[in-house]
Amino acid sequence: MLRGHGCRSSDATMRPMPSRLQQRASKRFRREGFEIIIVDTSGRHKQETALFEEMEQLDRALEPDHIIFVMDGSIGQAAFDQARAFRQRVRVGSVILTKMDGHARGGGALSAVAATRSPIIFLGTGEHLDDLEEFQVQSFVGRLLGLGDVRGLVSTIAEANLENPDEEQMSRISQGILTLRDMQMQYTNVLRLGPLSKVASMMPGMAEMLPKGSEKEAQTRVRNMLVILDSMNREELDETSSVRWDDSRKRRIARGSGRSIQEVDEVLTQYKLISKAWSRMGKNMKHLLQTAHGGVGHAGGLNSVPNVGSMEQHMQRMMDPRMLQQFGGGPGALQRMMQQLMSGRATITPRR
Ligand SMILES: Nc1nc2c(ncn2[C@@H]2O[C@H](COP(=O)(O)OP(=O)(O)OP(=O)(O)O)[C@@H](O)[C@H]2O)c(=O)[nH]1
Repeated sequence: MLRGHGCRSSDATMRPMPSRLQQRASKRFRREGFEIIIVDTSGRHKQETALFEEMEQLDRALEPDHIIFVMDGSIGQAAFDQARAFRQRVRVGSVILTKMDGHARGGGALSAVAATRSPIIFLGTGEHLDDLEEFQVQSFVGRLLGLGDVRGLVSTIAEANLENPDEEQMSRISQGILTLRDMQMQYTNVLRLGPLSKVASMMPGMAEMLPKGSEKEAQTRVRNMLVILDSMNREELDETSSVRWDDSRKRRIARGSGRSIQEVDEVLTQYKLISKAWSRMGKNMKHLLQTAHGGVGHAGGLNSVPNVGSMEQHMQRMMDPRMLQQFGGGPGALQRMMQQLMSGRATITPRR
């Protein structure tokens, strides 16, 4: 991997131009039989004219087979102008979106796709190499709309051989009805699966629920919640909504878990918030779970995603209107863009 760090065009008289250096290095690597040569430039944005010129020089000197535009997913709508500026200067072939483990939902991703007319190939969801995930349209759209990524979640659980919901649980959850036992299972799995923020982003309502602060603090808090849940009896866990949550019950649970009544209350508040988020999803959830079980890939097409009308409204709100012009404008533009995004085709080709 080569990097263009610290080599600005203004230094040209002092040092060799980055494009010359890269050209020489690339020739040598080819001679030595390397099949893949990755040239990683330093980060830049469109206001940095000299760096954009340098990028063009590199492009001309190296004639790369493929150019990947790597974008921070949290920059939001500014993504459109940045992505378009790159596309105007070099032949962007695909997009990698990073920092998708944070609060970014990826409205900016739609902008980048529209502006570069290139597909997203990977999402960065953490700081390590194995945090680069292959882009899956359905999971992405689910997260984008705050529906979570049930497909991703189910397959991650299956792969990790964690606690899986049984038939009864599955059918109940798919109708948006959640008990404390389901929440207990979720938290247990979340802890087993690794970084909380990443797994939580797959669950509707969970990302907002997670304690703020460092990963360690968040893990400790989830562990404390699990201790409280472990002190509950069968009725409380399975028939949560019909239980009377009076003070003596809470006191018993607090004593059993060695935590305070206030913390027991916090668990119940979390439960209310999470179960509300799940019940809001209702039918959408059922459909997504079916899709996850059916193992349908991202070629399901527009019809495979429910409630297209409300999705359109959501998406319209998070989009820069200029993006729609990339898809021919007019009333059908958003639909065309969504169809293309969900069609699983390798490239998004705007209608002219
Ligand atoms: N949480 C999270 N952190 C990330 C992600 N991608 C990169 N980072 C972190 O962001 C910081 C910058 O990442 P780099 O890969 O050096 O970014 P860059 O654009 O190549 O930086 P320059 O080339 O130096 O301009 C590092 O601390 C990475 O660990 C991601 O998807 N999620």
